Amino acid sequence: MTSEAKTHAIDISSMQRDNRVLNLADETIALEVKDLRLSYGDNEALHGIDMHIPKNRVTAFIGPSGCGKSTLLRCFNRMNDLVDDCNITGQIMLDDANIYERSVDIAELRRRVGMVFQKPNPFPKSIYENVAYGLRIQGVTKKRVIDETVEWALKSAALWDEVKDRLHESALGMSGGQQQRLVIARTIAVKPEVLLLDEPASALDPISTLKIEELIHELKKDFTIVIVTHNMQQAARVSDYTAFMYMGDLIEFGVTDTLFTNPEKKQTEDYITGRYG
Ligand SMILES: Nc1ncnc2c1ncn2[C@@H]1O[C@H](COP(=O)(O)OP(=O)(O)OP(=O)(O)O)[C@@H](O)[C@H]1O
Repeated sequence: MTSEAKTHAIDISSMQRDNRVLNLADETIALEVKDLRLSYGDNEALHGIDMHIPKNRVTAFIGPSGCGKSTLLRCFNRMNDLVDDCNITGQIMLDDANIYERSVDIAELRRRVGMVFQKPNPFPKSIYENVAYGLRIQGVTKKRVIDETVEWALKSAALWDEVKDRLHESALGMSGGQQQRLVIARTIAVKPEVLLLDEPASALDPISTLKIEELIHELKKDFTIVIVTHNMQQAARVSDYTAFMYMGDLIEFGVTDTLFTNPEKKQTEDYITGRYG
């Protein structure tokens, strides 16, 4: 890395980091991507991705607009199946089973691999019913079980104290930041293994963004998290591992601190030092 690049590289020294040395070889792997190719019609958007997503860590996808970050994220719970004329080959292994096998129950896959989008999308229901929704779909009827899970999920999403006295009010009366934490509570209420976050804070103010980032840090104790972000400072703050993508290829994957301070590839260095994107 050139000295000029070093000057412009993101300064992660002042950011709160866990004091530990990470190494992909020591990790338990939650998801393994094998030669994944995806085309929208004639346009190939992912050109054969191979990648390991470590369990109970935060992995960030970064890269310029249109490089395929969201497309790859949506492959992990087969959201791209909903897109017309989308063709996917390759494999994604979750617990040694390929999620693209025909026999896979998609509803169960989406319970195991939950997703939160850029814009908070609470249902037009009460706060309580938003979080209880997934449990009811699963056939849970015991009020005590639902009450306990709603409380657990809202506490885990750092929202309980703010809403415990108005659980039966409409979720639509909450602020944008609260709505996004509610959506996270709704997603984790069904106890997924993996949480996919597609730019979860980009529609939020700085304080709400900080709360979401702190929440991500807490949630990785229980969940494997994959986050797409345009914000490199955010990737550096919240993630343990970072994947840099460019034009449908995975250019570099590694420990976040290393990737941001000492990238292996010139393209990564150019991107993190602001030369393009
Ligand atoms: N539903 C779709 N139908 C057709 N093409 C699509 C669709 N979604 C994405 N694409 C194309 O696939 C490529 C990758 O897009 P994708 O949204 O995954 O990139 P991205 O890195 O997430 O971009 P951004 O940072 O702007 O959200 C782009 O060329 C995009 O135009």
